Amino acid sequence: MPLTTDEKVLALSEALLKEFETIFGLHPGFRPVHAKGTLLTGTFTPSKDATWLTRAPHATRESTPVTVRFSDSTGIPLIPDNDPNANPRGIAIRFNLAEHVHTDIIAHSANAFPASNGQEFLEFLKGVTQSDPAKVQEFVGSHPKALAFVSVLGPTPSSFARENYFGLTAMKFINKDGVSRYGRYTIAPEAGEDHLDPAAVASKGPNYLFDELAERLAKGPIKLKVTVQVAEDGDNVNDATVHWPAERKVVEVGTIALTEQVADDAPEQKQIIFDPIPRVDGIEPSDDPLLELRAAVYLISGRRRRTAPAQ
Ligand code: HEM
Repeated sequence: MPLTTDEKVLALSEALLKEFETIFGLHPGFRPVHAKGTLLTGTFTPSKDATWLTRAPHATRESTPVTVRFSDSTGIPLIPDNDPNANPRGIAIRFNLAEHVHTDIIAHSANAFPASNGQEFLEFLKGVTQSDPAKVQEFVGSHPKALAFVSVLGPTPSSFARENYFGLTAMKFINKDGVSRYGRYTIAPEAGEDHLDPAAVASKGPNYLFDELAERLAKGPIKLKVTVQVAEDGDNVNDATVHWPAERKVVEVGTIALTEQVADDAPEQKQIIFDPIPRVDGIEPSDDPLLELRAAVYLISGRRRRTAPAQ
């Protein structure tokens, strides 16, 4: 994945990484956000409707191996899973198409994001991490996107496998006839969503979500449905903060079945760098400014992580 040469994007990327460091501290070898995670492997099987949307290889092949990383929020590597700041949870999915050929989906459990572009996100981070709680309230109250985001952060899942995850940024899907449509991913557990009440959250251990994955896998695969909500003409496809009408068509793209935990979890997590831009024939980025910026931030951050001394 190439690093942009756009000076503005690079400068903003550095400023965002600096801000994460200010908020969460420096933890070399870990991600500056979504630091606590784990990797699983399995397969993706496309649904019959997948090729209506895209000619991408994983939509036409019988099945494709996947690597999935579940994560807690924040840049704190040991954050307790039942800390409210561990929401939203993250999922990153890699479709392994051939050796060194892959395409990813990155999503989190809030169907919202507090900013339409990197500069706004930087302002959000500064706004919500001020030491004076009154000033934080004032910031959130006067920034509707920030308010929309913080108000959906509440629910804590009983399992990484009982949570919905939202891709938010639209992609342009192109099928074999050259027809293109914009869409947004949702990853939904086949077992259904299940959130805990505050008393149940408080009674949980600090690693309950990670421990639960092993117990669940021992009983059978974790199944997640990949769907895409399809935009219609006039829908804003370049702003992750704008929701499309709920009645928009939703296409089932396929099912992920996770079967194994990765043996060398810590070194593999350090190595893998997920990419918000699909870079595969049949799925292109929209013009959402978050995409190019995030691709740069994740790559700069991932390269630093890889070269950090072993912990
Ligand atoms: C300007 C906007 C954003 C910035 C600056 C940002 C920043 C970051 C950074 C620095 C990382 C760590 C990357 C690495 O070291 O490998 C990361 C990971 C992640 N981000 Fe974002 N992010 C943004 C938007 C989003 C959005 C919109 C979503 C949800 C759709 C999201 C979900 C995630 C997830 C799930 C991970 C963990 C990926 C993994 O497991 O490797 N981020 N983000």
